[in-house]
Amino acid sequence: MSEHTPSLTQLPEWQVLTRHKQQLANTHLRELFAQDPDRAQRYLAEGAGLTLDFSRNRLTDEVLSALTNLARACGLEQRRNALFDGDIVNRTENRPALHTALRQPAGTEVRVNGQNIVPEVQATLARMEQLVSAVHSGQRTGHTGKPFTDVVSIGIGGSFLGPKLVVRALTPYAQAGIRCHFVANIDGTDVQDILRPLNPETTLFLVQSKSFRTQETLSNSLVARDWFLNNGGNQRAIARHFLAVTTNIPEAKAFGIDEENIFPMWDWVGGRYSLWSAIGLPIALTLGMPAFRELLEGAHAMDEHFRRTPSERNLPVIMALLGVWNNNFWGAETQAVLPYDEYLKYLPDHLQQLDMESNGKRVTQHGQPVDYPTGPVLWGGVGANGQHAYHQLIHQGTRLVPADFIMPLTSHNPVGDHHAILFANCLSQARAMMAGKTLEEARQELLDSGMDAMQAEALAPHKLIPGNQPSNIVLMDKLSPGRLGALIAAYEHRTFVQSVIWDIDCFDQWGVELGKQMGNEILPRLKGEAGGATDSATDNLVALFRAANGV
Ligand SMILES: O=P(O)(O)OC[C@H]1O[C@H](O)[C@H](O)[C@@H](O)[C@@H]1O
Repeated sequence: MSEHTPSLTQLPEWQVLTRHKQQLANTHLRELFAQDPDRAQRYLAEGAGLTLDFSRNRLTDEVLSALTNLARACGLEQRRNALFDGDIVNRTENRPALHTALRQPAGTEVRVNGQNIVPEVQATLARMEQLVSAVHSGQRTGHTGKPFTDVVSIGIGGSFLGPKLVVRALTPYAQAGIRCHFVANIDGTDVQDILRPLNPETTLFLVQSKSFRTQETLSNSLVARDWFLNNGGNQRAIARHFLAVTTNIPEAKAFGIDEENIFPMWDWVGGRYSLWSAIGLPIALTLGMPAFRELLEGAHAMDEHFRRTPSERNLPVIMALLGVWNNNFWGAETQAVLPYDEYLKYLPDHLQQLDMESNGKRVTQHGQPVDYPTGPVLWGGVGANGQHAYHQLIHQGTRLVPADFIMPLTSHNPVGDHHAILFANCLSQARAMMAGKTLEEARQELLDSGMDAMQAEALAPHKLIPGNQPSNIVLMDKLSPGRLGALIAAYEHRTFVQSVIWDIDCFDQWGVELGKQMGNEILPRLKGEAGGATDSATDNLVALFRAANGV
């Protein structure tokens, strides 16, 4: 949409949806299931080995088709083509966003400024492969000739969350012998805790920073380098132990990393979409290159599904449209992500950056303020643990909380009835959110348990569960590299589709800059290197910090 087209909320397709919402306002999900016994079969989408069950949404066939009409009116098809074709989709930074090119098969073409970038991507994969096989075979060792046992990845944000998610999620595929650690935070505890038990002779460091300007990463890398030098290392040995992944080769070299140990990143890959690039080295070093390539293949299969499947059956498009439906028409302000798999523990963390940094925007692509809500607050954690913590609020709080359940059908660690119990918990939570419990049911249950009528009357309102909470279930046969690749790519595309509807730039992140700027002004004051005043609240705490630290 440009300045010349009507605002999103003025589109006829939007107004049709507003009317559908009014018509459905008093219809409970229970009724939708009762009236429409086939909905569970109809509201299933399959793509790249994933199955999306979206039947537990406040959805009818009319709503689904109105949502897909809205996507069409917002130019989804053109915008999707522009994304895959390498057009400037990140307008404020004047760049394409070609994470999809990172998982394109060899021999295909994606052009940036007239040049096919696929060969460069493939050449980088080949370099990664050489490194991984040299490390795994023991051909590349530490400076005293011992094989590497530990990899420390130093990076933050997009140079951290994706690799950390994948390394943990694919633990069963890990190659014996390499342990992977992640240092991100500018809190001495993080880096010190990680380094303390390690042997510098057998530790390989990856400095992961697209810009090579990130304060946390550079500071932690200096600590790691000093630790290495102070524990038997020497300047020459740095070349064997420190690698970098970055677009900023001069800065990486200035840090002391040999050019041949620098892996490229490209401006056309956003940080939060970069795990598929050499930023994925922690993954490749831990799991081996075949698993890394399977991850890419899974993501590519999802790219193809997203590109070629009609909206009504398109898994990420449906997820995106349901998010818009819940968010903009029903007032949900949050989105829960609830993986029922211990290995997916870090999925919500990764999706938080992916979604909230992408779609936490308040102006359209053309700089006009939006008059509708954009990205929701995304949060979550593994089930069944969350059931004993925050699910209470979902069941009986006052907010609408749409949830995505994610569930592999089989377990990598079958033991007793655990997996069946886990699955039962996932299904029962989705069902409880959908059906709830009426006052009458609550009262009857209490009476049946032998409670007297007055007590039952008093307690029943506390046991009422309204239900009618929308949820999706994403299923897969098992959590394999390919399925994980497809899952992460599905969320990338879901985020993108929502940005198309909301007409915002999902590939920039200007909002994170102000805090960095202010931090650079406050730091010299904390260290006593600069005077001056900020505001009384900041000044008070600067004084407290200086007193506590003897500055
Ligand atoms: O990879 P880097 O350049 O070090 O950036 C690391 C991260 O920091 C930035 O502040 C952005 O918020 C993130 O999108 C980015 O992933």
